[in-house]
Amino acid sequence: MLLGVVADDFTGASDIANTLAKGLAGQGGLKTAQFLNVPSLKAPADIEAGVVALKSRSIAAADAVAQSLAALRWLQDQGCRQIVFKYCSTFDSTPDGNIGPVAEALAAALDQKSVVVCPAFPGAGRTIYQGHLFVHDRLLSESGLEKHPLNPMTDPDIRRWLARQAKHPVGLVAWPSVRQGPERIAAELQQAVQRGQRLVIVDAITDDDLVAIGRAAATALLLTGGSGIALGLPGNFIAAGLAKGARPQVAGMSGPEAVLAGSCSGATRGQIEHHRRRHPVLAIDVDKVMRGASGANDIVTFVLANAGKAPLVYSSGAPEDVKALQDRYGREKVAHRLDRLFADAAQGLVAKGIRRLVIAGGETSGAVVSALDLGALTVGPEIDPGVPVLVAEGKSPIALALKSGNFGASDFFAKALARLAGA
Ligand SMILES: Nc1ncnc2c1ncn2[C@@H]1O[C@H](COP(=O)(O)OP(=O)(O)OP(=O)(O)O)[C@@H](O)[C@H]1O
Ligand SMILES: O=C(O)[C@@H](O)C(=O)CO
Repeated sequence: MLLGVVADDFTGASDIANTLAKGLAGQGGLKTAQFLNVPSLKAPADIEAGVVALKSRSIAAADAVAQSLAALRWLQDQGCRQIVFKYCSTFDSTPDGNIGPVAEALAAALDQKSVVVCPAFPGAGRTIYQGHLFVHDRLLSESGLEKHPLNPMTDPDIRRWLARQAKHPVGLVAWPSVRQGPERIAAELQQAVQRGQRLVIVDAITDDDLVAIGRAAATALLLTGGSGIALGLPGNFIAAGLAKGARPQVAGMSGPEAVLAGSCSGATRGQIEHHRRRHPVLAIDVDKVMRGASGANDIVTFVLANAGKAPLVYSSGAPEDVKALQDRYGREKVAHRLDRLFADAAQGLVAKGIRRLVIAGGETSGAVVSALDLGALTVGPEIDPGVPVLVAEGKSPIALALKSGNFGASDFFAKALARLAGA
């Protein structure tokens, strides 16, 4: 394996796996697999990039550091020459969150003195200018993300936000330098070392900026960012003759299907409304679930009764409903209970023969996929930006799409089910 990624959630992992597998147009990418938590076995020999998906985004910094270092050790054991720490393109974390501690711990383990921090993903509307993160034409803190159920992002100044999490001073390579190209970026990263700045925000507003950053950091042992930071990396390995420039290919999977949505993002709620017009949907009554009056069996029964019609089950609610439930039962308790619900439902569904599963939301995907114990997932073609087809081989093969909350077009769910079937 050439390149290893430590990803802080499961949808984010498949997002960057997609970028690596796809590569740049006309160039090809790396043969990529996604692993669920730190594997106990060796990776298949033909894999060029491996993404270890952790569920560490919302956990305490010390736990996230320990899990990320374990993932690093496994990736190093597989021969990786370069490591990427993947977090959310909207920098989802709290002021005492773990992006800073994990990035600094990985930097220390790899003896890296200045490390790129670049959550930009222009293809999904996330850009960074003068250290400030935008979602399309809005500052992060006015984009809806300020109401996220677990990590409300109330400050768009990533330098300031990260400084609250990090031990060392945080630097900035601003866009006027980035646009001058890889040499200038590399020179400024070097200057940051003199200033003792370990983590350095690097502005990016276009894919070309990201490719330039990738070139500047071609020999860096560690980069950090959203999936965009990986855009230029396959090309470095292909240009060096180390990788062939593979194209993502997997066979589709026929069989019964289900969509499970736990994300409360505006995009996911819009996709649910779109799906509702043509397909059966079940809204989970979260209050009933919290009181123990509804459970996974209700979901399994609904899906099986609607097999073949693209049934969708969702807990997703509007911010005011989410807040009311969190005030009543506690944020952690609701999240934990819903994770358990989706995990139990997924186990029940797969036991009953479901073979195509689309899941919306990183925490939700983490809960489901961990419960299914799937091993390595082969990364196939892209469904919508940031969401690839994933296939788990094994006794009961299954095809998956793990959709980040904010990703996908309005018709995503039906389209994803069709793509999982090979359409
Ligand atoms: N009706 C609800 N009330 C309160 N919390 C909810 C409700 N529905 C879902 N949640 C919680 O909201 C969180 C959604 O997080 P999740 O990571 O799945 O989605 P997301 O943050 O939109 O996606 P991503 O991480 O991919 O951007 C979960 O912890 C889930 O348990
Ligand atoms: O970077 C993103 O926006 C996504 O891959 C993600 O991590 C959302 O959970």
